[in-house]
Amino acid sequence: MNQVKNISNGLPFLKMHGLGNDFVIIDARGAESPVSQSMARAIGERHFGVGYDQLAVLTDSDDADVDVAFWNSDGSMANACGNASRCVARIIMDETGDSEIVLRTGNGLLPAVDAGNGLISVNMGQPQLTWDTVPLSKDVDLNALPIDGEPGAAGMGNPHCVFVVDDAEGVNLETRGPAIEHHPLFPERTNVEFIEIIDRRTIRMRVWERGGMITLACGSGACAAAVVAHRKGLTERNVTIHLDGGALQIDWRDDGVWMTGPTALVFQGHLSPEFLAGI
Ligand SMILES: N[C@H](CCC[C@H](N)C(=O)O)C(=O)O
Repeated sequence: MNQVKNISNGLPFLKMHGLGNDFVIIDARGAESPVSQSMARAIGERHFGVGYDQLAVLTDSDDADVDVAFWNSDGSMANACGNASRCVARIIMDETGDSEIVLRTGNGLLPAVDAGNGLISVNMGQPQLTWDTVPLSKDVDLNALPIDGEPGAAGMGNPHCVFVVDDAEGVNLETRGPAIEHHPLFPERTNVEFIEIIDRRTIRMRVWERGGMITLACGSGACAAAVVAHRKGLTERNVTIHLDGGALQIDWRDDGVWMTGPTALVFQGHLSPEFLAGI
């Protein structure tokens, strides 16, 4: 699928999702990434482009099976995207026949394992748990931020603000999400998760993602939610998280936060030369 040396003939892509968190995946291995901020935005347009929650761009890596860069549809970049990491791992495993591979991301090297039954496990790394690494703009208690509702914070290569609520279904994501995404306590903005504790091994979660959108699932957000819930003494380290798009298994082990879930290939597409010329 690697035809990005000369995009005058257009550009192939894969459309995939993990629990409805949907992705355009461009394979730029063997070349430089052709993606600019304006191109990411144009492809992300649901009406004038393809539309995605995140764009993942694959390039060659000298210390992993593949290097992956993540773009949000607003043109911002993210160092982590759990659901897309699972989808990329599936692509590489299908190519190589390997059941264990390594992704190079902005959050470092992420081991991935074929967990069987169509599931992929990715070690999303250890959480960032100091104010300056989440990052926050000042030194505060990460288990109870000075924000109404005393949310917790954790980084998973990207920032997360996690609220514990009595009723996740009742949260107005459209209003509460952006208010927290742009809160001054988060100098790089933040993803915003609302979690309802079902029991010590089960969480219901809904999410407003940095980059300005409600998504049906957020892999790094589920990892951060599991970390925050455990640090608040509410859950075990291994939990099932039920998102709008389905369930992820999150296990915070000694070597990192492992996330397990499904992937799906929806279609292969081709960005037309006309579309690319118009960016
Ligand atoms: N919007 C996120 C990136 C994607 C996270 C989510 N889709 C995931 O599966 O982890 C951010 O700007 O940090």
